[in-house]
Amino acid sequence: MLTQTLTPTYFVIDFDSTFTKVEGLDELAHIALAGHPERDAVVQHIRDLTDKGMNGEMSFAEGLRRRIELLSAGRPHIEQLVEFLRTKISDSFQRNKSFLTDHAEHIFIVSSGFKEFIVPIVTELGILPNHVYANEFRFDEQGHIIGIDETNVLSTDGGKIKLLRTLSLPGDVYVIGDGYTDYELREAGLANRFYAFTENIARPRVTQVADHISASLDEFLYDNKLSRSQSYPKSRIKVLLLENVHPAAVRAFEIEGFKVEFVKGALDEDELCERIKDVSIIGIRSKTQITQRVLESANRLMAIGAFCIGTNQIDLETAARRGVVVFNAPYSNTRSVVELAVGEMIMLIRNIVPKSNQMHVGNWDKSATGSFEVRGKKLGLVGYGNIGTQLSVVAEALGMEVYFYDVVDKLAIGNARKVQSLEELLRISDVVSLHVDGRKENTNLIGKREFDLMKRGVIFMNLARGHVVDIPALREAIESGIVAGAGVDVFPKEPKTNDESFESELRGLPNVILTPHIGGSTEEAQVNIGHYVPAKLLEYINNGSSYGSVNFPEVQLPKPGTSHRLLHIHHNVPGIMAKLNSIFANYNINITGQYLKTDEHIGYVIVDIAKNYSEEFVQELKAIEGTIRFRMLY
Ligand SMILES: NC(=O)c1ccc[n+]([C@@H]2O[C@H](COP(=O)([O-])OP(=O)(O)OC[C@H]3O[C@@H](n4cnc5c(N)ncnc54)[C@H](O)[C@@H]3O)[C@@H](O)[C@H]2O)c1
Ligand SMILES: O=C(O)[C@H](O)COP(=O)(O)O
Repeated sequence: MLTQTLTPTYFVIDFDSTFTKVEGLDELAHIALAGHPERDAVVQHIRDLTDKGMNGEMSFAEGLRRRIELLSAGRPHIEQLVEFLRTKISDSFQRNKSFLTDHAEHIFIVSSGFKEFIVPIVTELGILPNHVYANEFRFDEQGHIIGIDETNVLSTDGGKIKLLRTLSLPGDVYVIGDGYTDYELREAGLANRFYAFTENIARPRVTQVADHISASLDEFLYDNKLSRSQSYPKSRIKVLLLENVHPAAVRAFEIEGFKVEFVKGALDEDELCERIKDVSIIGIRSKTQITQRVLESANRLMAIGAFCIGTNQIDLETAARRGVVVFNAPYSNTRSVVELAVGEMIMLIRNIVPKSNQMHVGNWDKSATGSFEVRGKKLGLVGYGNIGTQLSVVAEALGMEVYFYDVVDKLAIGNARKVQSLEELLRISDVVSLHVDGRKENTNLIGKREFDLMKRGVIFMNLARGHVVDIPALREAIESGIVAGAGVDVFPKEPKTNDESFESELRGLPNVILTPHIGGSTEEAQVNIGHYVPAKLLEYINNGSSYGSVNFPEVQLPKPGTSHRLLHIHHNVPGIMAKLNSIFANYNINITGQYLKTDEHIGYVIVDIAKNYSEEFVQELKAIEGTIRFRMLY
C-alpha cells in the first residue's frame, strides 16, 4: 500500500446511517414496541421525525424530544439494540477497521444518537471511548427511559456546532456523515470539508451542499490517499445486470460494495452502447448481444458474465483483444434443459398437445392412433456436449436406443452409439434432438435437405439455439407430415422482454410445443447461476484468476497474501516479457510470485511484488507498447 502522510488531521464521523446502516433510535423503538398493536405506525412516526431532523426540515431538539416521548424502552431493549447494531455496521467501516484503529487519536464520533448504544459498537472497531460525543438517556429506578440529559449540548439545536467549538480541534477537520447537521459543521466554518456519506442513504438536501460525496469509507480513504482495504473503491465500480438475473447475483456484488444497476429485460445495441460507457462488469443472459460496437463503447469494461450456458451472443474475440474476460455458467442449467427435453419428447410422441387442446374445447377423443411409447425408440442427438450426454443417460434409463453425432470425437456414455455423419443420424432416428452450441457455422444446420433425410413421422426438438434451424423448412416438414411433432424452445428472433409479442411461422401448427426460451429457466438453475457467475467474476476482479473463462488464457491464482499483485494484459507479440523483466530489474523489484499464460492473441502476466515500489515503476509498466490493460490489486 502506498501509505502517504495524513493531510486531514481530524476526522469527525457521524454514527446513525453512517457508521451503521440504520438509525439507532428508530430500531430501538422497533425492538421496544414488539407485540404492541400500533408498533408499525409508531415506528413510522419516529422514522418520519428522524428524517425531518436529518434533512434539516425540523428543529433537531424538538424532533428528538418527540421521538423520546413516543419511545417506550428500557435498558434490556438497549442491550438487544446493541446486539442488532453489531450486525448493521456499514460494510465499508467493517472493511477498514485498521484505518479506524490506526488513526484512533484523530477520530471523533459526533452523533445526536445515544452513547448507551454507540460506545459499545464503535469501540469494537477501535474508536476511543472518550472520543465519542453523543446524547445520554435518563432512566428511572426500574431502568425505563424517562428522558434525556438536557445539559448535553448535543440535545439542543445546533448541538454538533456547539460541541465542535468546545473541542476546538487544532488542525484540519474532515466531517463524514449523512445528515444536514453534519453539513452544518462545515457551514459554520468548523470543518475544512464535508463528505456526504451515501453508502446507506443519500439525502438530496445533504448531497447538494456537500464538498464531496463518498459512497463508502473506501472512497473517502482513496480520495484522501489514506491506507485502506480496497486498492480502488468498489463503490466506484459499476456493475450492470441485465435480463432479470437472480437476486443472489445482485446481493453478491452489493455485499462486496459494488455499485449495482439492475435491468429486467435486455437492451438493444444503441441502448447498450450508451449504458455501458461507465460500466466495469456486465451480466447478461442469452438475449443481450455484446457486439464489437458495444465493446468499443465500453472503455471501462473488465469482465462479462453470461448468466447462462451459451456465449454466442458475445463477440468473444473482440472482448479478448480489448482485455475483457468472459465467464459463463457451463453446467448450472444443464439438468433443467434435459428434463424439459424428456418431458416434451414423451408429450410429443404420445400426441398429447392436440388431445389436450381438444379437451379444452369440450372434445373427448380417446384413441391410440399416432400415440407411441418412447421405450425402444431411437433418439438421435445432434451435439454430444454437456446437455447431449446427460440427456443420453436419462433417455437410456427410459429404454431408448441413443445415437449421437458430434463434430468433435466424443466418448460415448453408457450404451450410446456414435455415428459418423449427421446424415446417418437423421436417417435412423425416431426422435431428433439438437444440442449443438450457437457458433455462426451452425446457422441453418437443419434445413429442407436435412428434414428430407429424416424418417416420416419423426419427433424433432430444438432446445439449443434458434438460428440452427431453418424455420420455414421446419414448418414445411410439419405440414408435409415428415415431422409428426416438434418441441421448439429457441427462435432466430425472440422478444427482448415479456412485454413484446412473439411472432413465428410455427404458431398455430398441430402437435408443436412452443416455449419461450425457458429450457434453463427453473428456480434451481437460476439460483445456481446467480451464485456461480458472480463468484467467477469476483475471483477475477479481486484476485486476477481467469480460470473458467471462455475467451482468455486461464490462470488459477493463489491469494496475493501480503504482496501487491500486478496484472498485465498485453497483445501476444514478441518482446513484451523482456520489457517487463527489464523494468523489474531496473527498479530492483522484489518478486514474490509470477504467473504467465498466453493464447494466440493475448498474454496475461501476473506478478506479486513486495510493497516498496514507486509510482514511476507503475507508470513504466503501463506504458509498455502492446499493453491492453494494467491493474493492481492489494
Ligand atoms: N433452451 C435453453 O434454455 C438452453 C439452456 C442451456 C443451454 N442451451 C443451449 O444448448 C446447447 C448445448 O449446450 P451444452 O451445454 O450441451 O453445450 P456444449 O458446448 O457442452 O455442447 C455442444 C456440443 O455440440 C457440438 N457441436 C457443435 N456444432 C456441432 C455440429 N454442427 N454438429 C454436431 N455437433 C456439434 C460440440 O462439439 C459440443 O460437443 C447450446 O447451444 C446452449 O446454448 C439452451
Ligand atoms: O444459454 C443458455 O443457458 C440458455 O439459452 C438459457 O438462456 P437464458 O438464461 O437467456 O434463459
